[in-house]
Amino acid sequence: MKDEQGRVRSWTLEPSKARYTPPPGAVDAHCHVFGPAAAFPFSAKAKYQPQDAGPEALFALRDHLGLARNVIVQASCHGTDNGATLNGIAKSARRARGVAVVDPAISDAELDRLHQGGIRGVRFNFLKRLVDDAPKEKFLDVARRIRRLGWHVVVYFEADIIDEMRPFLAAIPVPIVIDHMGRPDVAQGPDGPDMRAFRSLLDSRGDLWTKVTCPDRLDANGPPYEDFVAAVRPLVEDYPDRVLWGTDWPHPNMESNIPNDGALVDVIPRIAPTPELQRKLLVDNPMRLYWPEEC
Ligand SMILES: O=C(O)c1cc(C(=O)O)oc(=O)c1
Repeated sequence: MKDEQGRVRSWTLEPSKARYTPPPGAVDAHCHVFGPAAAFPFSAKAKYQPQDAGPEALFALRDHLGLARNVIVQASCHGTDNGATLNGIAKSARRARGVAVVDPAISDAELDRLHQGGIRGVRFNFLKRLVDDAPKEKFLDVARRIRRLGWHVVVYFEADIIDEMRPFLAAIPVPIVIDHMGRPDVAQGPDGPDMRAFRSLLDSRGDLWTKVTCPDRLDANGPPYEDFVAAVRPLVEDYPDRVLWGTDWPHPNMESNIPNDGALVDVIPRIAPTPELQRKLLVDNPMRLYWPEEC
C-alpha cells in the first residue's frame, strides 16, 4: 500500500494473536527497521521506499506475538549507514542486537563502534534486485577483519546461484548464517533439488547456520504454507542446533502479499514439532550467536 509520497507499507497494522505460545526468552532473529526517515534517511541507492517502521512498532509487535528479543538486520534500503539499526538496538533496553551492512573500506574503529552499539554480524547481500554490486573479494576481507570481534556473516542469495557461492562461502573464516535458506523452491518438496543442494552446503561446514524464515516469500500458495512446512520441517529436525527463526517484519517488498505476523508464528510448531526443537530454534541457538555472554 502506497502513501501520497509513494512510500510503501509492506506490513499489516492488525496482526492476529498467534495460537502458539513461544517459550520464555524467544528471539525474533530476523527483522528490520525502516527509518524513521526524518532521522535516518534511506540510501540514495535504495531499491524501495518504505513507510516508517521504527523500533516502537517493532517492539509492540514483539510483545503482541509473545517474543522477548529481536535481532535487527540492516535493511538494504538503508545502504551502509547503520544509524536506524543502531537506534533500534539503543531503544530496546538490551533486548535487541543487530547485523550491519558495511562499506568494505570501514575502519577498525568504526567496527568497534558498531560492536559497542550491539552489532554482532555483517550482512552480504547478493540479490540483484536489492543491491548494485556484491564484491566477493572485498567481502572476504571484511569477514577476515571482523573475526577479532567474534562476529559472524549473514549471507543472502537465491537458489539459482548456490553453486557459484560455494567457493566464496568456503573461504569465509567466521561462522555463516544463510538468510531464508537461500530461497529454495519449496514446491519441490523436502527432497527436491533446491533442498538437496542446500543440505550439501550445511554439510560442508559445521558452523554454517540458516534462518528457516519467510513462508510468505517462499510458498506461492500462501497460508497455511503447506509446501513450506513440508520442505522445512525435516531441515529443522536434521540440523536442530543451526537454525534460527524470525518474522522478517516489516517484510520488505511484500506489499502485494502482506503476511499476517500471527500466522507466521503459528508456523513455528509445524516446522519444529517438539518443545525441545522449539527451544533450540527460538532461544538456545539465537542466544549462542547474539548473546553468547549470557549462555
Ligand atoms: O527479499 C527481500 O526483498 C528482502 C529484502 C531485504 C532488505 O531489503 O534488506 O531483506 C530481506 O530479508 C528480504
